Amino acid sequence: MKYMDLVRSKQPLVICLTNDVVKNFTANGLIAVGASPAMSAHADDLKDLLRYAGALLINIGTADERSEALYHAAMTIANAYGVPAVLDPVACGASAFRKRIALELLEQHSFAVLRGNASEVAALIGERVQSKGVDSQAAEDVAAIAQAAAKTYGLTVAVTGETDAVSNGKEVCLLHNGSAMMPKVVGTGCLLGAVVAAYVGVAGDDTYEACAEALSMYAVAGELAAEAPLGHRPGHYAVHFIDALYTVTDEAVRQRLHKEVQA
Ligand SMILES: Nc1ncnc2c1ncn2[C@@H]1O[C@H](COP(=O)(O)OP(=O)(O)O)[C@@H](O)[C@H]1O
Ligand SMILES: Cc1ncsc1CCOP(=O)(O)O
Ligand SMILES: [Mg+2]
Repeated sequence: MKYMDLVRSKQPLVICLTNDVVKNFTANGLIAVGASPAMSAHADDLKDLLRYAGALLINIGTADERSEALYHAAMTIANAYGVPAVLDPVACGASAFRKRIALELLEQHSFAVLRGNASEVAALIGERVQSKGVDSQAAEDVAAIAQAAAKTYGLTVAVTGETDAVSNGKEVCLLHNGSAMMPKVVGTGCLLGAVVAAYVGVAGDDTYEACAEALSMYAVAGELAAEAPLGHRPGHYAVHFIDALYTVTDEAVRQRLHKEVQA
């Protein structure tokens, strides 16, 4: 787990433009994996902060006119500075407003990674997986959705759920880890986007491997948290999950990982 150690030793600054529901959980989760979070809300501020940043996260979960303009300003700066960016298109499968924002961001800027659940990523390639909001129904072929989106937008795509799929348009891998408790705590998807940003931020051009590694570590931490005392209750689970992100070892990930690489 090359990038787990690198994040812990380099502590990359991850600038997060994220939704109002998950800001605190995201900041604590980033610290737990070894990264350094900073939330920001103004383009002038971003011009300075992004100079020192390892990566940028754009999460559209509570987008409004002001934040939409800020996403574009941040992406213009990040692309100019060469800072890799992750897009989390929260609930874009359930709202035309969100879908338009996500599509315009993907069309006008260069992202390193798109991270969403099956409903969200499917919506961005003109397919439909049922969703009422921020959650998704399970999709039959997450690998196909990830690969099609990666080809369409020319980036690495992570489609998450009971099984996660990661693709760079050529290769696809499936990760059969995680816990059914993860969707019982709000923000586990959003924090994952930030953690992917941290891993990609220390990985140079190795975006696909870093993204797959981030998802592997994260899902195994999800399993460890569920096995901790009272880990089957959501309140305890949330605390155990942050602890597991902090304590999870290379060895635990290698022992538990159920990864399937497709040609
Ligand atoms: N039923 C499940 N079983 C195992 N892991 C899951 C399950 N649902 C989600 N996860 C994990 O939870 C994390 C967040 O993914 P997801 O719930 O798809 O995000 P979102 O909250 O954006 O919909 C991922 O690491 C994913 O693997
Ligand atoms: C509930 C909610 N509403 C808008 S953003 C958000 C958080 C979604 O977080 P996650 O998808 O990580 O559970
Ligand atoms: Mg989400």
